[in-house]
Amino acid sequence: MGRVGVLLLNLGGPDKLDDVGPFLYNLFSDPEIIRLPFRWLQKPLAWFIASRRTKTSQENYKQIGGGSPLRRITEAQGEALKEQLDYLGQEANIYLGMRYWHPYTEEAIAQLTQDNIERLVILPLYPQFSISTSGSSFRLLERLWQEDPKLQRIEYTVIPSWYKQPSYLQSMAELIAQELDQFSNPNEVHVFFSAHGVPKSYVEEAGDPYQQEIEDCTALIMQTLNRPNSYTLAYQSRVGPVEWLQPYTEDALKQLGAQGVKDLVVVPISFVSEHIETLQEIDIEYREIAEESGIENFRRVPAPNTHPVFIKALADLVIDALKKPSLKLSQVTQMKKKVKMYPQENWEWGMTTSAEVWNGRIAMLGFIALIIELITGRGLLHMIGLLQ
Ligand SMILES: C=CC1=C(C)c2cc3[nH]c(cc4nc(cc5[nH]c(cc1n2)c(C)c5CCC(=O)O)C(CCC(=O)O)=C4C)c(C)c3C=C
Ligand SMILES: [Fe+2]
Ligand SMILES: [Fe+2]
Repeated sequence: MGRVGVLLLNLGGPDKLDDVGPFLYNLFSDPEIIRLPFRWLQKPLAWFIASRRTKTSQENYKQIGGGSPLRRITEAQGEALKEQLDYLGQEANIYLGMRYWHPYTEEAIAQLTQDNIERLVILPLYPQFSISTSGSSFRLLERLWQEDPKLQRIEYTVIPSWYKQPSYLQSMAELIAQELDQFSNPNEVHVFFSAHGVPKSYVEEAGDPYQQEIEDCTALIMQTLNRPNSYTLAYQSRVGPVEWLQPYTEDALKQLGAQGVKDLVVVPISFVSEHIETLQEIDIEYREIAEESGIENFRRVPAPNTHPVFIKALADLVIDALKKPSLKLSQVTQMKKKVKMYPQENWEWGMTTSAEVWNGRIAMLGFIALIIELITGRGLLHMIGLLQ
């Protein structure tokens, strides 16, 4: 076997407050995050949304120490994975490829080409597949592969999602059990899975398997936990005016409070490292909502981070992938149906008359909205709740 590399994919996060604006711009420039019917509006809209969101977002990052811990934790996961692979007799170089911040996926690809990697396992650090996360990184990689003949010589394989991996389920069950056992009546505690949300249209129109994978994953973790606790699944972190997967975490917390639930353990389920949505959103915002709703004892299960059983899961995934027939990017990036995802409506693709008409209408509306916002400081995006 030639030189082996493992490319770990993640979203990336701002290392310091000054990075927040450019990080948000990168994120909103991605058509997998905000999908518009015409490309030319993507960058101006990304700039506009990012510049209006930066302040609020910076306030949130301030509450967790002024930046995201995602890079540091992902690097630690990479080091632990390398050690575990060595222990299992598989030498490998580990590369981190972030989608919207340093170290960018492009930097990782440049490095692994320079290191003459001959076999590569592409492993997203998202247990469940979504077109907005792993899907977006796969699309970027597909483009890089098409552009660079050197990459085409690398024998690679992709792991699209891996939430069924037994050691991953075991690590989640152990982390939940540890938290439950802090309560005086562990079996009476309500287990609350909070998954990252995505717009409903991703699932219903674009065929994103995310919701199904989250539901299966939750059920499998509960089976592995093998305790009698009741549980709920809800979706957090909604951004923008369109409907996202429901129930929303805040609504479900209020409902449980109203039903008299006093003891609650929150399990972040779409993330394998601590970051703003666990440390700020769950630990601060959702805790406050839960306590106001009458939930007295609120605890949160840590993300797997470098939990040894979780690192074993990653190593086993790599070793299995090297043994199996390879899976190519083109086999995992296809959506079932091409739809415009933002805002939700049916869309006909191509240079059709309806496209021409809507391009004109929306461009006109966009300019009017921009001018109103520039003059008054408040505009359409505030009214519809996209900006605060
Ligand atoms: C606007 C749409 C967004 C979708 C869809 C979305 C999906 C999604 N995101 C993650 C994981 C992460 N998101 C992170 C940051 C982040 N995500 C969005 C928006 C969408 N995410 C924004 C605006 C931000 C920036 C933070 C903020 O201003 O709220 C991060 C990085 C966090 C960090 O510590 O820096 C992660 C990780 C998943 C898993 C997901 C869908 C399944
Ligand atoms: Fe968020
Ligand atoms: Fe996100």
